Amino acid sequence: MRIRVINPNTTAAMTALIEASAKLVAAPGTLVEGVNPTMGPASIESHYDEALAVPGLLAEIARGEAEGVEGYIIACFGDPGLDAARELARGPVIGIAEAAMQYASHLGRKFSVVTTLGRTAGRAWDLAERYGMERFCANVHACEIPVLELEDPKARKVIADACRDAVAADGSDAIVLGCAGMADLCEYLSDEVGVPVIDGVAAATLTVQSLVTMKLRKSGRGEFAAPLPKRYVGLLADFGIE
Ligand SMILES: O=C(O)C[C@H]1NC(=O)NC1=O
Repeated sequence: MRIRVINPNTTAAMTALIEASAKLVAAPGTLVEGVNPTMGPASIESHYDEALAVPGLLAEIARGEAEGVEGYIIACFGDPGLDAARELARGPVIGIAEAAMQYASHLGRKFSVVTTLGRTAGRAWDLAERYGMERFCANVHACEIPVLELEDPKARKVIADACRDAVAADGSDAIVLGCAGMADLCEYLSDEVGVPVIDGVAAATLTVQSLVTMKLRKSGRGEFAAPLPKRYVGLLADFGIE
């Protein structure tokens, strides 16, 4: 099968680490391709960034559809553009926050989210509510490291401390990593923190792989039917749906 992991920001180094995380759990017969848009923000840390990332994300979904891709992961913790992507794609589209929270809910009474900037915590709560995970989500904590500074070697200790503090404060049984850019730290953090640490990239990859294995596609009727044909003008002219 052929699945695509889309990093909705435009930082190729982050796309590479995301793809590596997805490939770690993919089955031998699963081709995993990591991609990012050629237009949009270098990182997504606000509603503004998220809004400007969605057109490029959707362009990658459209390209995947033309190339026969069977399922998609939206590798950004805000799950940006998830509903629009589900209208466009024939196969399943899974967000990393959605998958990570669901996986964490299987492992204990409650989990804590550790994300980047505090300003994104509200979005994480919105998603927990949308996915029916509020009763499992003990709290959302920020390590106050900007997304593009996660690659700093000093970041991993700050994040590990934030994870330990979250478990101690919340009494939580698991940690959900609140950024795709933390994917390569998951094993280290699991060892450091002593509770299960879930990387949403891996969780979403396995969810898409399972759905495609079961030959389950998104529903083609109702809310997630294909977008209605119409003309788009200006920068979005290429988005015209015939
Ligand atoms: O919301 C965040 O801070 C994390 C989110 N931003 C990003 O560029 N990739 C992400 O996973």
